[in-house]
Amino acid sequence: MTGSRRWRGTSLEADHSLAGEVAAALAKPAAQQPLWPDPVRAAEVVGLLHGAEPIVTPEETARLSGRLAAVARGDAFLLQGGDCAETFADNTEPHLRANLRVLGRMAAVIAGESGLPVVTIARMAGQYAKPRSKPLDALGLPAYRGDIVNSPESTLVARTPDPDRMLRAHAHAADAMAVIRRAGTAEEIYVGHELLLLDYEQSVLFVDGYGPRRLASGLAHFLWVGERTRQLDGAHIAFARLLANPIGLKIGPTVTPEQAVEYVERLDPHGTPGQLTLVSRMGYQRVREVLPTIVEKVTASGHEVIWQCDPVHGNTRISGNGHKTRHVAHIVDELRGFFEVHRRLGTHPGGIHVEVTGEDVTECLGGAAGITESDLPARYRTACDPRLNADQSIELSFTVAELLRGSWNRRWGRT
Ligand SMILES: O=C[C@H](O)[C@H](O)COP(=O)(O)O
Ligand SMILES: C=C(OP(=O)(O)O)C(=O)O
Ligand SMILES: [Mn+2]
Repeated sequence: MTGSRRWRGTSLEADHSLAGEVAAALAKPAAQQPLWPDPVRAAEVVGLLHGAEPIVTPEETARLSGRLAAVARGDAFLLQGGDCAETFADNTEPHLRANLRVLGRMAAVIAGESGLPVVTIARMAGQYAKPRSKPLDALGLPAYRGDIVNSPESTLVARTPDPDRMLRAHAHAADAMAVIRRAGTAEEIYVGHELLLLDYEQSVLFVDGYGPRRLASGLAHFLWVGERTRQLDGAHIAFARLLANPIGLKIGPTVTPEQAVEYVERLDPHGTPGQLTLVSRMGYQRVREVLPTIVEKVTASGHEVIWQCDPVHGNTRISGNGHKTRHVAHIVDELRGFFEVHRRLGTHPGGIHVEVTGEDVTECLGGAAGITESDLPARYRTACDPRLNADQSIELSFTVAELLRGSWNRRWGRT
């Protein structure tokens, strides 16, 4: 890694007005943040992280921005995927390589079968923070919020937020990135994670030298704001607006077309094709009803966003035997709905965002192997949401390729 705090030449600390903008963004209300029991230690850790090594280089991030502009224009497809929650225990070379391998195979299927180049972003090297629907679990303990905050075991000690975990997360992210670089994939894989834990995300920032004066995060190439932290006047949106990195925004079925346009104007202030990826996660029952007007209004705004489908987060349910799961049939149905909407409106169905692993887990129902509820306990290993296993992921990529081939051929007048 060539990077250091000095390798950009311009540190955030040297630019007082941008540092002021960061402070103003972070002063806004922030959802889903842990209450550190020792705020003094938390502040010390944030200070230590300010001197931490970057995980990615700005050159790589700028290259990704170029690739995403091609996606926004309809000339490429964005594949994003990986664990729901990376864990410190699973930050091993075999696990990372298995996930990289499945993403590589998915990309090869989609590119080979559709004829469109594929840009791949792994949920990797930093996907350690989780938003939760409830602050307490069924036992009344603080919810597990990802390894960067606390530990999943069902004890009060394990669930108490520990700021030192941010230092461990940074070290693990650096190790994971080293594995990715060593894996030396022919197509360089980019990394992204949810921009959630603001104490962590504010730490490794530089003044970007590649475009309008903004900040570059050194923690990932791509960052997205989640469904639970996208309050229009909240800290996450205000902070994401300052970044030069390409940004994703998850949008669920409660978002209105007017709000969608407002998000686009805030998060793509300079009108850069591909700067913003709108990640539609409507659920298979709502996508055909809710998405069309959003796409129409955003398209009319003139911003060239990437339309990406997350067909998993709107389709989560609890199985009869108590496992958080998803059915492949629902995932495929949401994808079909997403492609139908874009085909009807003449817009580019630009990508998918999925939770997958290269391992042979039994977390999602269905697929060619016909996983049933009674199969789930056999290899249910996720730390948070259920992931498609390797076979289910490859099967899904054939479906995506078939849908994409239909859209792509139509676009170019092929049969
Ligand atoms: O990926 C994230 C989950 O969907 C999110 O953490 C919510 O999960 P929960 O409903 O189990 O809290
Ligand atoms: C929490 C996630 O998604 P969403 O914000 O769409 O619920 C996620 O991607 O893991
Ligand atoms: Mn998830």
